[in-house]
Amino acid sequence: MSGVNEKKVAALEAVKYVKSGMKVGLGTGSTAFYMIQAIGEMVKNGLNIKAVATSVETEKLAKSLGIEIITLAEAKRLDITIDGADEVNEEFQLIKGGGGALLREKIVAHNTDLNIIIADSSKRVSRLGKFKLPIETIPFATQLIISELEAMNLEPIQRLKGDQVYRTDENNDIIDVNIWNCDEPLSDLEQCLKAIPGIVETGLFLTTTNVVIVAEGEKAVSRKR
Ligand SMILES: O=C[C@H](O)[C@H](O)[C@H](O)COP(=O)(O)O
Repeated sequence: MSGVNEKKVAALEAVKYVKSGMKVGLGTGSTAFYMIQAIGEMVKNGLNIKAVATSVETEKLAKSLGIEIITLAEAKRLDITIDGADEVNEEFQLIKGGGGALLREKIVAHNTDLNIIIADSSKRVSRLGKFKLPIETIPFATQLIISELEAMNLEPIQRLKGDQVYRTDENNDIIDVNIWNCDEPLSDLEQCLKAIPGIVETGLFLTTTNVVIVAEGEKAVSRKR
């Protein structure tokens, strides 16, 4: 539906899950932006939460809106995390990391009781992989990992920012790979990638998601695992 901001529609549905007293994980990206703004409004109206940010960008935005940020170590465990995704399939599996925040996002998701993914309708796919899979690597190993990924026919491309190498919040590199032609199960691919020394994390989120909220025009459609 033209003119409808589906990212905002999904975000506004997701923040209904956030209640006073909760410890909340805040995702990163243009969809998460609307969720953080909405939580900022709720905080102004008396909502009492503590939040953990999945990126420097999210932390800055949340603080500017008066949301209290604590470290993951202080939180220990989060009640709920709301985050975006680059692709989501029918099995609640995701590709994330288009914005480079996959490492902190995966750590936060792993330490959360209820993970909610919010997305506009363009993110819903029957098969993951049209979006290139981001892989975070230690700079010391990046060039050798690229050669290894080339040998696996994954068409690796090191992410750049302008004419500079892109660096994550953890000061690592990102390599984007093409998994569209991979025949093996995604869990095998994930295991295989994580077994390469120097690969810190991949943007495949296969098991952590509990709820997916996809906006279809003005309607937010929720699916629970
Ligand atoms: O690294 C970035 C995150 O994984 C984002 O949640 C993901 O890229 C989706 O971002 P957006 O909502 O901007 O499409």
